[in-house]
Amino acid sequence: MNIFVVNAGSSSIKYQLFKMPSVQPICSGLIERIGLEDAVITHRIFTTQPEKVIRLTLDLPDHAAGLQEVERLLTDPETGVIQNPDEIEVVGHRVVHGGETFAATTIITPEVKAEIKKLFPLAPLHNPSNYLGIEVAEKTFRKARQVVVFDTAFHQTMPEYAFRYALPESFYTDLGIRVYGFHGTSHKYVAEQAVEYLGKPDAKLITIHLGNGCSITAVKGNQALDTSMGFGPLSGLIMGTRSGDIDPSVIFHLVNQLGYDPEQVNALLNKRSGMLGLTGFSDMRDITQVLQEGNTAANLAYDLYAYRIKKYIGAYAAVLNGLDAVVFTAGVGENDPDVRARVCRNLDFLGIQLNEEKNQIRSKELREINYPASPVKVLVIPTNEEREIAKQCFELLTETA
Ligand SMILES: Nc1ncnc2c1ncn2[C@@H]1O[C@H](COP(=O)(O)OP(=O)(O)O)[C@@H](O)[C@H]1O
Ligand SMILES: CC(=O)OP(=O)(O)O
Ligand SMILES: [Mg+2]
Repeated sequence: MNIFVVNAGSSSIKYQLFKMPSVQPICSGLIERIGLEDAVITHRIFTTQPEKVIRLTLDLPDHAAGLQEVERLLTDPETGVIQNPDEIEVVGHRVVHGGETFAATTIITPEVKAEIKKLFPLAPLHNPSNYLGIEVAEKTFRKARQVVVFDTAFHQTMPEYAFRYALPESFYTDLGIRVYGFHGTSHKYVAEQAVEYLGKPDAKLITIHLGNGCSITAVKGNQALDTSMGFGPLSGLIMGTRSGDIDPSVIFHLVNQLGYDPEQVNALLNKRSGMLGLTGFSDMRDITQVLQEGNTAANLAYDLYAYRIKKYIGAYAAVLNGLDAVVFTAGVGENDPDVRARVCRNLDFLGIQLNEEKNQIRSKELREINYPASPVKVLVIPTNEEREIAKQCFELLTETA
């Protein structure tokens, strides 16, 4: 079975083709800067020795154009890995918000699409692009079954005292206002890897996903106990363009005293805040560069970013009543030693002893970066949301076959 996984973001699409049941990756790719004249596709083929990388810069006005180009790359007589798009039997989609309707991997039907659409206001940066990815894939891979894996699903095991807000009860029962949590596919994937690495099925873990969006989750074995994102993917950690936690009184002040309308507040907190608001850059690589040039705003932003993570580590160590490992993952977590060092500094009372030499080693593999005597392990585990999505799609389809 060929499963093609699509992770459609607002200006990017990540994709990967897997052969099942071995979950062997055939090819993968990333399309960036969709909507601009200099969009970039990086397409990797794993079936050749050595791997082949194709990098193209081209005008891609929208997601449809992007996926059309991917279809061409997949079927190209020279570089293609399939003969025609009908060989894709399943397309697995990442959708960020599944609300309370979806706690599990789901086959896409018109009703499911309508529900995903209803959730647009709760994940305005994500669900609309995810939805577009589904619509385009339905047209591109006509024979395939379309399946969705929700970011919220893994967090559905949280206890009620963790997922409820202290609002009148009807706000939960009638309106569904509660903590949902996000990046669940990634937290689940790295937690499973950590449990296996530690050889401890009920390991107490704090998984820290630091990408463009950032979130942190307390996990015991394979069960999520609490997570930093809430009703939407805006609360908790400081992110590329999102503020993370702020006092809601700031919003009243913006609206009542400064004349902001709701859309302006939304745009401020989702798109103009976080590291972008603090430094002028949302991409951590740019911030690292100006930091090295002595930029003091970047230094302060790094401190805020790490301090917020540290506070959650303290909180989640209490939630778990102990700690076996903290796990760093996603673009920043896997690649930025400075962030990891600032987070782990002065956490020795919790048993976290980072080995700075090991922390500096760059690698694409799971690695342990603590001193051997450290009571708590510090792990860097590359996430692979696409692989986890393929696995879940396969499980669903073989169960229901
Ligand atoms: N070598 C690196 N050093 C520091 N940050 C990096 C590095 N590589 C990627 N990143 C950061 O990772 C972030 C993107 O992470 P990613 O997990 O790909 O996010 P998303 O899936 O949300 O797009 C960006 O802020 C980027 O700067
Ligand atoms: C939910 C979320 O924030 O996703 P991303 O990190 O891909 O923006
Ligand atoms: Mg991501």
